[in-house]
Amino acid sequence: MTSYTDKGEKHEQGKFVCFDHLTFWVGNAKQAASYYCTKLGFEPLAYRGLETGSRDVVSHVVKQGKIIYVFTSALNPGNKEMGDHLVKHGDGVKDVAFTVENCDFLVEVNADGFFYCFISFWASFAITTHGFLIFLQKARERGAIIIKEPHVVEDKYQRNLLFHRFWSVDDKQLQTEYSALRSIVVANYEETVKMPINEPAMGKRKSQIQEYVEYYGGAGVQHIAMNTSDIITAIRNLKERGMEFMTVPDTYYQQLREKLKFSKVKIVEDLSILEELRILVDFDDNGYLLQIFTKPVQDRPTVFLEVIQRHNHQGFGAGNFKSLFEAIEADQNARGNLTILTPNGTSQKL
Ligand SMILES: O=C(O)C(=O)Cc1ccc(O)cc1
Ligand SMILES: [Fe+2]
Repeated sequence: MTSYTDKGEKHEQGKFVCFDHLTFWVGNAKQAASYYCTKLGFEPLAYRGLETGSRDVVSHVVKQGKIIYVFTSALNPGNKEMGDHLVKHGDGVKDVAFTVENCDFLVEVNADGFFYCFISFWASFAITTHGFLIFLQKARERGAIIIKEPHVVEDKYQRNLLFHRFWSVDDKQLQTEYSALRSIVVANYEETVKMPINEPAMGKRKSQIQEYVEYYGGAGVQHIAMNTSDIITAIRNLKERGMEFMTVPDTYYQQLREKLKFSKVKIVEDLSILEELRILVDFDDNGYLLQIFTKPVQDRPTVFLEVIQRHNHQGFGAGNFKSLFEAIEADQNARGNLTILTPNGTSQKL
């Protein structure tokens, strides 16, 4: 892992304040919004639809604290744009909106159409919530799968959004027996908006990142991290409401206890409660983070959610990647997708 201190140039205009909201395009916005209310404790915030004079699209907006999600669906048969999106991607995040200062300036800087073309789901400047990933579009060239380097996407963020590299991890540092991952996290100057850009790296089997790319039909938001100041209460409530999470084996907590004996950091929370709830811990000498990941929140193995609590630690849980990815790979195997990769880039079932 590498952390970076150079925040780049401080720009006088076009400051990014925070995430504002996420917009999901889904088949049935009413039911999708209801899932977030009943299973995650969100509350209805706004609605547009036939009753409000919106003849073509319906949106249900839900809110929890500062987190705002918009679920949008087409109302009429033959809506080609939304229909094609749904056929290709399934339910997913269409738009990530940021709250900014001086929107006009940013639109001018981005006149080359980055927002509208390069990453098609990225469409507005308004915006919200936090950790999610952008995957890289794979391109097939002469039979081989070519994955655009993360730095291509990173460059776009640096040039167009005035973001800088915040953190990174490469595939040599991060692999399970089967798969590997490269991750570059970009952030705004104030580091209030952070976005990991992840890509699959060559491993023995199809990586979970590649599984996402194939089922989503390209690059997109893979997971959304929601920050909390009390993860224990949050996860107790979510589990009670029937939310399903990825779980790591008992050995994870045995190893964690051993590692903590040699660490300067003191975990305030009761480790046995964290263990009971299967909350993951990552730390360095100065602080730690607590995090947990849900199972995919739709039938396609694409978008999932993360709940995270930080205690003076700005990492992304690299110390948990191996255990977490092994848990994800077990589910991937159950889906018949932990396939062996052959040298020419195709994959075959076991
Ligand atoms: O990079 C992040 O934001 C993480 O929280 C770590 C991570 C990366 C990839 C995954 O499939 C699951 C978790
Ligand atoms: Fe994350």
